Amino acid sequence: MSSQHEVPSYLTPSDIGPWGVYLEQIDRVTPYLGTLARWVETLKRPKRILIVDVPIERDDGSIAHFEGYRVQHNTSRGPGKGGVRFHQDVTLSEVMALSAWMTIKNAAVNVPYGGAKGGIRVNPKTLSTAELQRITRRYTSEINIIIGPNKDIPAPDVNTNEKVMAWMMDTFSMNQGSTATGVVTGKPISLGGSLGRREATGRGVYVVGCEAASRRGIDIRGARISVQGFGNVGGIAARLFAEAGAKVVAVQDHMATVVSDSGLDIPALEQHVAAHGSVAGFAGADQVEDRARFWETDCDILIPAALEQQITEANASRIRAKIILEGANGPTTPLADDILHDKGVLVVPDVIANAGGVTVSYFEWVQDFSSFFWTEDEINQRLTRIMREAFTAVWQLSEEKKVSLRTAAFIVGCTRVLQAREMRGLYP
Ligand SMILES: NC(=O)C1=CN([C@@H]2O[C@H](COP(=O)(O)OP(=O)(O)OC[C@H]3O[C@@H](n4cnc5c(N)ncnc54)[C@H](OP(=O)(O)O)[C@@H]3O)[C@@H](O)[C@H]2O)C=CC1
Ligand SMILES: O=C(O)CCC(=O)C(=O)O
Repeated sequence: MSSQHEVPSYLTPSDIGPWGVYLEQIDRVTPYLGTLARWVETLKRPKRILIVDVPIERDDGSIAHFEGYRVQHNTSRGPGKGGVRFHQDVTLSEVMALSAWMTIKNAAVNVPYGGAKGGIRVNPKTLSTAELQRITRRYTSEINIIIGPNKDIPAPDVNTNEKVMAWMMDTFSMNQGSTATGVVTGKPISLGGSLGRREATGRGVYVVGCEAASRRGIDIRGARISVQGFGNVGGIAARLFAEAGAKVVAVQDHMATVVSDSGLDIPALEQHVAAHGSVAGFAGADQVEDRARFWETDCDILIPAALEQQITEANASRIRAKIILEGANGPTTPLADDILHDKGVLVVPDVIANAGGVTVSYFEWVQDFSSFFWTEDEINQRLTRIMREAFTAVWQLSEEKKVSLRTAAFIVGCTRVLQAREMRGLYP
């Protein structure tokens, strides 16, 4: 893929990775953008990239250095918005792609943000709680200059959570001399967090999953579901589908794959993961040794909710699901998309399927500004309405233009961003 696209000088051709996937998706949507296509180059270049050294003192007194990033892909429609990932495989290409998907996602569900994302290349499972706090605070201080409630608002992503957001909020506030709750979302409720934010991404996956299933004539009660990733997104989505009467027949995390033809006991699995850190060894299921067989699970709905580029040309043809709900960002490569399309599999793309998280982050930000907090019912009702409306608009466009749901979602998102770009003009 790298040979088809201009590689920015700050990425090596072999490291184009997820950014290359994003560029391919932009190329596929460009013919549908009409006169706005003349602005499309703006989507192929992040607005701002900050790479920072994050040094910390380890508990044993040694000094360790980690690489951190914050990428603001686009701010045409509002401040940057997007999560922060702590993972040993984080790369600049990945953070660039994740920030760009935020731009499209925020526009597709029409929340008034641009797109941004951040990350540190570290395995947080190797850090003590004190080290995790030090690395979070140092990273926040290093990116302090480009974030802020009206500039760029981080949030949780892989391996970050409410505790990390509380430290980020505190560090930013200490640096500026006054408490600024609106600088991050996904905070603890007692620090200006929103009810329902922790569950919001999984809930959004569930809501659009029900919409997609009804259009494909699948009854959620009794539907067979498989989930890759049992963290914030995959775990909550699995729970909501199970509560609605679906059977979650397979779950995979980075350690193991567990299966049960009659459906896994999700509350029991949650307890097991809380105690042991993985689905491995869960007593109420069989464990499958060959990880690749997860993709062959006999199911109606498959939810990739872990990392990018999991569904590729190597496994797409073996997938038996009728619907794929992209809880993760970028789980499907363009070549795999083509294979799935030819097989008649309905792919609900990340930029719609997992937009519930940023939608409730938007509610949190609004609540922080007004210092007035809504009930969980109000949050969930508004979230459900926004997700259904966004899905329906994308569905209708895909039927009208005879394109995939991904291309339709990108048409909606790119059009909103490029219209804003055009209206603002290029002059300073
Ligand atoms: N949190 C949010 O609000 C949002 C998250 N997303 C996206 O959803 C995805 C998951 O994020 P989130 O749930 O927050 O992250 P978490 O850190 O809460 O959970 C990640 C899960 O993925 C699993 N995992 C990691 N690597 C692999 C692998 N190679 N194979 C199988 N499973 C793996 C982890 O397993 P283990 O614990 O064993 O490592 C864990 O169960 C990401 O793509 C993220 O960008 C999208 C929108 C919003
Ligand atoms: O809640 C947010 O602001 C961003 C969530 C996120 O990182 C994502 O949607 O991928």
